[in-house]
Amino acid sequence: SGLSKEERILDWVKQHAVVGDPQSVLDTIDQYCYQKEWAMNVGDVKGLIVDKVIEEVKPKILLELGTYCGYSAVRMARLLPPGGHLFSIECNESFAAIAQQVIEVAGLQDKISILKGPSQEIIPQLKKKYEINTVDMVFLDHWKSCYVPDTKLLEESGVLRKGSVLLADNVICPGAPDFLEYVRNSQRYECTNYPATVEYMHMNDALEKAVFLG
Ligand SMILES: Oc1cc(-c2ccc(F)cc2)cc2nccnc12
Ligand SMILES: [Mg+2]
Repeated sequence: SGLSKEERILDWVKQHAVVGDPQSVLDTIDQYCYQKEWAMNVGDVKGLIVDKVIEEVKPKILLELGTYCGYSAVRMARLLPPGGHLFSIECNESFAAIAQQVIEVAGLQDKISILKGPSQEIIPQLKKKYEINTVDMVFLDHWKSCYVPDTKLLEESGVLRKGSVLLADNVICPGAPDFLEYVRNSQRYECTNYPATVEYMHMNDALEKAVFLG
């Protein structure tokens, strides 16, 4: 009964963010999650690392696995060049509905498409149904057990090109040891680790960047 945590976050954004101002949406969610309730947004600390990778890679076509409330979608899409687009896959219907509204408050609805469904089903459809040729960058931030199967699926479906960048959240906490082993031991990836902390907490975490070599 009552509102979900994600609905409470959306209400806070509607009451406190400046419409059309992505940074104010990010700051408002971070403020809520520091002061009121923890939530699994990538957050401000790891978010700065995501910002740096985006500014380095300058992706035109971005794929995100795990939309949640749309925080990282807003974070990344606010830095896209004109004509750039973010496709974000979310299997939880209520999260997708919240995220769509958060994205609209930020004014980024023209730059972001939320694809509702399991990533294992959506990824094979990216080329034909969503007319995607290859993606420049993928942000992995969904269930940690899906990182490896989805990476393999991205390879097999021809969605990655030489230089496509995978950026994975939570490789330390909750942890994705099989993903680290997969990309670090593969000749097909060039990996970089970015130590950080879990959003809104003092626990250790890290992002892993894995550049596909083709
Ligand atoms: O960024 C994250 C953090 C956590 C998480 C949960 C509980 C803890 F204690 C610590 C960290 C879970 C996540 N699930 C999916 C996508 N991202 C996540
Ligand atoms: Mg995460």
